[in-house]
Amino acid sequence: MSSVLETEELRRQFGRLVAVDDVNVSIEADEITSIIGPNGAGKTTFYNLLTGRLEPTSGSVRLRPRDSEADLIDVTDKPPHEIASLGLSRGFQINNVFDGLTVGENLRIARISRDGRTLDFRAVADTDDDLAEGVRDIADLVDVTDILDTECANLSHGDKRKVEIALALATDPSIVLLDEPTAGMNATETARMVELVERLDDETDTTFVITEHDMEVVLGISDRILVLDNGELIADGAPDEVLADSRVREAYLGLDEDEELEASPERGEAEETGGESA
Ligand SMILES: Nc1ncnc2c1ncn2[C@@H]1O[C@H](COP(=O)(O)OP(=O)(O)OP(=O)(O)O)[C@@H](O)[C@H]1O
Repeated sequence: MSSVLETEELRRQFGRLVAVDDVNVSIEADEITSIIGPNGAGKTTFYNLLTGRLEPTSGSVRLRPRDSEADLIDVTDKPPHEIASLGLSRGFQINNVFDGLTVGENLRIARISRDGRTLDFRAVADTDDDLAEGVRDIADLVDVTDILDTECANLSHGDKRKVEIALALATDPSIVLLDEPTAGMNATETARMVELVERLDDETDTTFVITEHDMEVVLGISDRILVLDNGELIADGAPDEVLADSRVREAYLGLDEDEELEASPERGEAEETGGESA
Protein backbone atom coordinates (compact mmCIF):
# COMPACT_ATOMS: atom_id res chain seq x y z
CA MET A 1 0.00 0.00 0.00
CA SER A 2 1.19 3.54 -0.60
CA SER A 3 0.13 6.49 1.42
CA VAL A 4 -0.94 9.74 -0.15
CA LEU A 5 -1.26 11.78 3.03
CA GLU A 6 0.18 11.36 6.51
CA THR A 7 -0.12 13.24 9.77
CA GLU A 8 2.25 12.88 12.66
CA GLU A 9 1.24 13.92 16.18
CA LEU A 10 -0.98 16.58 14.59
CA ARG A 11 -2.40 18.87 17.25
CA ARG A 12 -4.52 21.99 17.36
CA GLN A 13 -5.56 23.81 20.47
CA PHE A 14 -7.91 26.76 20.78
CA GLY A 15 -6.73 28.14 24.10
CA ARG A 16 -7.00 25.20 26.48
CA LEU A 17 -9.41 23.26 24.28
CA VAL A 18 -7.67 20.50 22.35
CA ALA A 19 -9.65 20.23 19.10
CA VAL A 20 -7.22 17.79 17.42
CA ASP A 21 -5.19 15.73 19.84
CA ASP A 22 -1.85 14.41 18.50
CA VAL A 23 -3.42 12.51 15.61
CA ASN A 24 -1.35 10.04 13.58
CA VAL A 25 -2.95 8.82 10.36
CA SER A 26 -1.82 7.50 7.03
CA ILE A 27 -4.33 7.75 4.17
CA GLU A 28 -3.78 4.97 1.64
CA ALA A 29 -4.06 5.74 -2.07
CA ASP A 30 -6.29 2.78 -2.92
CA GLU A 31 -8.86 3.21 -0.14
CA ILE A 32 -11.92 5.39 0.39
CA THR A 33 -11.50 6.70 3.93
CA SER A 34 -14.31 8.16 6.03
CA ILE A 35 -13.77 10.37 9.05
CA ILE A 36 -16.58 10.19 11.56
CA GLY A 37 -17.24 11.40 15.08
CA PRO A 38 -19.85 13.21 17.15
CA ASN A 39 -20.47 16.95 16.75
CA GLY A 40 -17.44 18.87 17.96
CA ALA A 41 -15.14 15.82 17.62
CA GLY A 42 -12.63 17.83 15.57
CA LYS A 43 -13.37 16.71 11.98
CA THR A 44 -13.57 20.21 10.50
CA THR A 45 -10.50 21.36 12.42
CA PHE A 46 -8.64 18.29 11.17
CA TYR A 47 -9.59 19.08 7.53
CA ASN A 48 -8.55 22.71 8.06
CA LEU A 49 -5.15 21.58 9.30
CA LEU A 50 -4.70 19.33 6.26
CA THR A 51 -5.61 22.08 3.79
CA GLY A 52 -3.48 24.76 5.48
CA ARG A 53 -6.45 26.91 6.50
CA LEU A 54 -5.35 26.47 10.13
CA GLU A 55 -1.84 26.21 11.49
CA PRO A 56 -1.20 23.29 13.81
CA THR A 57 -0.13 23.89 17.39
CA SER A 58 2.35 21.08 16.80
CA GLY A 59 2.88 18.05 14.57
CA SER A 60 3.14 17.71 10.82
CA VAL A 61 1.27 16.95 7.57
CA ARG A 62 2.89 15.25 4.59
CA LEU A 63 1.36 14.98 1.12
CA ARG A 64 2.21 13.07 -2.04
CA PRO A 65 2.23 15.66 -4.82
CA ARG A 66 0.07 14.99 -7.89
CA ASP A 67 1.69 13.20 -10.83
CA SER A 68 4.40 11.97 -8.54
CA GLU A 69 5.60 8.59 -7.47
CA ALA A 70 8.09 10.41 -5.28
CA ASP A 71 8.14 10.61 -1.50
CA LEU A 72 5.63 12.60 0.48
CA ILE A 73 6.60 16.19 1.11
CA ASP A 74 6.11 18.23 4.24
CA VAL A 75 3.28 20.75 3.73
CA THR A 76 2.78 21.66 7.39
CA ASP A 77 3.48 25.38 7.12
CA LYS A 78 2.49 25.93 3.51
CA PRO A 79 -0.39 28.27 2.64
CA PRO A 80 -3.69 26.77 1.34
CA HIS A 81 -3.15 27.75 -2.32
CA GLU A 82 0.24 26.03 -2.36
CA ILE A 83 -1.13 22.85 -0.77
CA ALA A 84 -3.99 22.90 -3.29
CA SER A 85 -1.60 23.31 -6.20
CA LEU A 86 0.49 20.40 -4.90
CA GLY A 87 -2.54 18.13 -5.15
CA LEU A 88 -4.87 18.37 -2.16
CA SER A 89 -8.35 19.51 -3.17
CA ARG A 90 -11.39 20.12 -1.02
CA GLY A 91 -15.05 20.18 -1.95
CA PHE A 92 -16.89 22.42 0.44
CA GLN A 93 -20.10 21.62 2.24
CA ILE A 94 -21.11 25.22 1.75
CA ASN A 95 -21.56 25.66 -1.99
CA ASN A 96 -18.41 27.16 -3.44
CA VAL A 97 -19.37 27.49 -7.08
CA PHE A 98 -19.85 30.87 -8.77
CA ASP A 99 -23.64 30.97 -8.93
CA GLY A 100 -23.86 33.57 -11.72
CA LEU A 101 -21.69 31.50 -14.08
CA THR A 102 -22.54 28.32 -15.95
CA VAL A 103 -21.20 24.92 -14.97
CA GLY A 104 -18.85 25.03 -17.98
CA GLU A 105 -17.54 28.47 -17.04
CA ASN A 106 -16.89 27.32 -13.48
CA LEU A 107 -15.00 24.28 -14.73
CA ARG A 108 -12.98 26.47 -17.07
CA ILE A 109 -11.88 28.65 -14.18
CA ALA A 110 -10.87 25.58 -12.16
CA ARG A 111 -8.79 24.24 -15.09
CA ILE A 112 -7.11 27.63 -15.62
CA SER A 113 -6.19 27.82 -11.94
CA ARG A 114 -4.78 24.28 -12.13
CA ASP A 115 -2.55 25.31 -14.99
CA GLY A 116 -1.43 28.46 -13.15
CA ARG A 117 -2.66 30.51 -16.10
CA THR A 118 -4.89 33.03 -14.38
CA LEU A 119 -2.97 35.89 -16.03
CA ASP A 120 -2.96 34.28 -19.46
CA PHE A 121 -5.66 36.02 -21.51
CA ARG A 122 -5.64 33.26 -24.12
CA ALA A 123 -6.94 30.99 -21.37
CA VAL A 124 -10.31 32.71 -21.38
CA ALA A 125 -10.75 32.60 -25.15
CA ASP A 126 -13.12 30.01 -26.60
CA THR A 127 -10.49 28.91 -29.09
CA ASP A 128 -8.26 27.35 -26.45
CA ASP A 129 -8.70 23.72 -27.47
CA ASP A 130 -6.75 22.15 -24.62
CA LEU A 131 -8.80 23.98 -22.08
CA ALA A 132 -12.08 23.09 -23.78
CA GLU A 133 -11.04 19.45 -23.98
CA GLY A 134 -10.08 19.41 -20.29
CA VAL A 135 -13.49 20.81 -19.35
CA ARG A 136 -15.29 18.25 -21.55
CA ASP A 137 -13.30 15.36 -20.06
CA ILE A 138 -14.08 16.33 -16.48
CA ALA A 139 -17.73 16.94 -17.34
CA ASP A 140 -17.99 13.46 -18.93
CA LEU A 141 -16.24 11.86 -15.98
CA VAL A 142 -18.55 13.39 -13.37
CA ASP A 143 -21.59 13.15 -15.65
CA VAL A 144 -22.42 16.86 -15.79
CA THR A 145 -22.14 17.26 -19.59
CA ASP A 146 -25.87 17.87 -20.05
CA ILE A 147 -25.79 20.79 -17.59
CA LEU A 148 -22.60 22.50 -18.86
CA ASP A 149 -24.62 25.50 -20.11
CA THR A 150 -26.79 25.77 -17.01
CA GLU A 151 -26.17 28.70 -14.69
CA CYS A 152 -25.14 27.29 -11.32
CA ALA A 153 -27.81 29.33 -9.51
CA ASN A 154 -30.42 27.19 -11.31
CA LEU A 155 -29.02 23.76 -10.41
CA SER A 156 -30.74 21.30 -8.07
CA HIS A 157 -28.98 20.62 -4.78
CA GLY A 158 -27.81 17.20 -6.02
CA ASP A 159 -26.38 18.63 -9.26
CA LYS A 160 -24.63 21.41 -7.34
CA ARG A 161 -22.84 18.84 -5.19
CA LYS A 162 -21.79 16.98 -8.36
CA VAL A 163 -20.43 20.22 -9.81
CA GLU A 164 -18.44 20.80 -6.61
CA ILE A 165 -16.85 17.38 -7.03
CA ALA A 166 -16.15 18.13 -10.70
CA LEU A 167 -14.45 21.39 -9.64
CA ALA A 168 -12.39 19.57 -7.03
CA LEU A 169 -11.30 17.03 -9.65
CA ALA A 170 -10.60 19.65 -12.32
CA THR A 171 -7.29 20.46 -10.64
CA ASP A 172 -6.12 16.81 -11.08
CA PRO A 173 -5.58 16.32 -7.35
CA SER A 174 -3.90 13.35 -5.72
CA ILE A 175 -6.45 13.54 -2.90
CA VAL A 176 -9.92 15.07 -2.52
CA LEU A 177 -11.49 15.81 0.86
CA LEU A 178 -15.29 15.88 0.77
CA ASP A 179 -17.42 17.39 3.56
CA GLU A 180 -20.63 15.42 4.00
CA PRO A 181 -21.24 14.84 0.30
CA THR A 182 -24.79 13.53 0.92
CA ALA A 183 -25.91 16.25 3.37
CA GLY A 184 -29.44 17.46 2.60
CA MET A 185 -30.06 14.73 0.00
CA ASN A 186 -33.01 12.36 -0.19
CA ALA A 187 -32.48 8.59 -0.41
CA THR A 188 -32.31 8.50 -4.21
CA GLU A 189 -29.84 11.38 -4.45
CA THR A 190 -27.77 9.85 -1.64
CA ALA A 191 -27.53 6.50 -3.46
CA ARG A 192 -26.49 8.29 -6.68
CA MET A 193 -23.81 10.28 -4.84
CA VAL A 194 -22.39 7.13 -3.25
CA GLU A 195 -22.29 5.47 -6.69
CA LEU A 196 -20.57 8.52 -8.17
CA VAL A 197 -17.82 8.67 -5.53
CA GLU A 198 -17.23 4.91 -5.85
CA ARG A 199 -17.01 5.16 -9.63
CA LEU A 200 -14.65 8.16 -9.51
CA ASP A 201 -12.51 6.29 -7.03
CA ASP A 202 -12.32 3.38 -9.52
CA GLU A 203 -11.79 5.44 -12.64
CA THR A 204 -9.30 8.07 -11.44
CA ASP A 205 -5.99 8.12 -9.59
CA THR A 206 -7.53 10.42 -7.00
CA THR A 207 -7.93 9.25 -3.41
CA PHE A 208 -11.20 10.19 -1.69
CA VAL A 209 -11.62 11.09 1.97
CA ILE A 210 -15.07 11.98 3.26
CA THR A 211 -16.63 13.20 6.48
CA GLU A 212 -20.17 11.93 6.86
CA HIS A 213 -22.84 11.68 9.54
CA ASP A 214 -25.01 9.12 7.73
CA MET A 215 -23.74 5.76 8.98
CA GLU A 216 -25.38 3.85 6.12
CA VAL A 217 -23.33 5.91 3.68
CA VAL A 218 -20.19 5.48 5.77
CA LEU A 219 -20.57 1.71 5.99
CA GLY A 220 -21.50 1.39 2.33
CA ILE A 221 -18.70 3.47 0.87
CA SER A 222 -15.69 3.11 3.17
CA ASP A 223 -12.72 0.80 2.91
CA ARG A 224 -11.50 2.36 6.10
CA ILE A 225 -12.99 4.49 8.87
CA LEU A 226 -11.25 6.92 11.21
CA VAL A 227 -13.15 7.87 14.35
CA LEU A 228 -12.46 11.10 16.21
CA ASP A 229 -13.82 11.83 19.67
CA ASN A 230 -12.87 14.98 21.56
CA GLY A 231 -10.05 15.48 19.08
CA GLU A 232 -8.57 12.06 19.72
CA LEU A 233 -8.35 9.32 17.11
CA ILE A 234 -10.13 6.51 18.97
CA ALA A 235 -10.38 4.01 16.10
CA ASP A 236 -8.85 3.42 12.69
CA GLY A 237 -9.68 0.35 10.63
CA ALA A 238 -12.01 -1.51 8.30
CA PRO A 239 -15.76 -0.87 8.84
CA ASP A 240 -16.42 -4.17 10.67
CA GLU A 241 -13.46 -3.62 13.01
CA VAL A 242 -14.55 -0.09 13.80
CA LEU A 243 -18.18 -1.13 14.33
CA ALA A 244 -17.05 -3.77 16.80
CA ASP A 245 -14.96 -1.32 18.82
CA SER A 246 -16.59 -0.71 22.20
CA ARG A 247 -15.36 2.89 22.46
CA VAL A 248 -16.83 3.75 19.07
CA ARG A 249 -20.14 2.05 19.89
CA GLU A 250 -20.40 4.02 23.09
CA ALA A 251 -18.94 7.38 22.04
CA TYR A 252 -20.51 7.71 18.64
CA LEU A 253 -23.11 5.12 17.79
CA GLY A 254 -24.84 4.99 21.19
CA LEU A 255 -25.20 1.20 20.86
CA ASP A 256 -25.15 -1.42 23.61
CA GLU A 257 -22.71 -4.31 23.42
CA ASP A 258 -24.92 -6.69 21.38
CA GLU A 259 -27.08 -4.15 19.59
CA GLU A 260 -26.97 -4.12 15.77
CA LEU A 261 -26.78 -0.99 13.65
CA GLU A 262 -29.98 -0.80 11.61
CA ALA A 263 -31.13 1.32 8.73
CA SER A 264 -33.13 4.32 9.91
CA PRO A 265 -36.92 4.04 9.30
CA GLU A 266 -36.93 7.36 7.41
CA ARG A 267 -34.40 6.04 4.90
CA GLY A 268 -36.35 2.80 4.39
CA GLU A 269 -39.59 4.66 3.79
CA ALA A 270 -37.93 7.07 1.38
CA GLU A 271 -36.61 4.20 -0.71
CA GLU A 272 -40.01 2.52 -0.83
CA THR A 273 -41.67 5.72 -2.05
CA GLY A 274 -39.00 6.40 -4.65
CA GLY A 275 -37.07 8.88 -2.51
CA GLU A 276 -39.71 11.58 -2.29
CA SER A 277 -38.83 12.76 1.20
CA ALA A 278 -35.85 15.02 1.84
N1 LIG B 1 -12.00 28.82 15.74
C1 LIG B 1 -12.28 28.17 16.86
N2 LIG B 1 -12.12 28.75 18.06
C2 LIG B 1 -12.39 28.11 19.22
N3 LIG B 1 -12.85 26.83 19.27
C3 LIG B 1 -13.04 26.20 18.09
C4 LIG B 1 -12.78 26.83 16.84
N4 LIG B 1 -13.07 25.94 15.83
C5 LIG B 1 -13.50 24.81 16.45
N5 LIG B 1 -13.49 24.96 17.79
C6 LIG B 1 -13.84 23.95 18.79
O1 LIG B 1 -13.07 22.78 18.49
C7 LIG B 1 -13.84 21.61 18.71
C8 LIG B 1 -13.88 20.79 17.41
O2 LIG B 1 -14.71 21.49 16.48
P1 LIG B 1 -14.91 20.99 14.96
O3 LIG B 1 -15.77 22.01 14.29
O4 LIG B 1 -13.59 20.69 14.38
O5 LIG B 1 -15.73 19.63 15.19
P2 LIG B 1 -16.55 18.77 14.12
O6 LIG B 1 -16.26 17.35 14.42
O7 LIG B 1 -16.28 19.27 12.75
O8 LIG B 1 -18.06 19.10 14.50
P3 LIG B 1 -19.38 19.06 13.55
O9 LIG B 1 -19.64 17.64 13.20
O10 LIG B 1 -20.43 19.65 14.47
O11 LIG B 1 -19.10 19.95 12.36
C9 LIG B 1 -15.21 22.05 19.17
O12 LIG B 1 -15.23 22.03 20.58
C10 LIG B 1 -15.29 23.49 18.68
O13 LIG B 1 -16.13 24.28 19.50
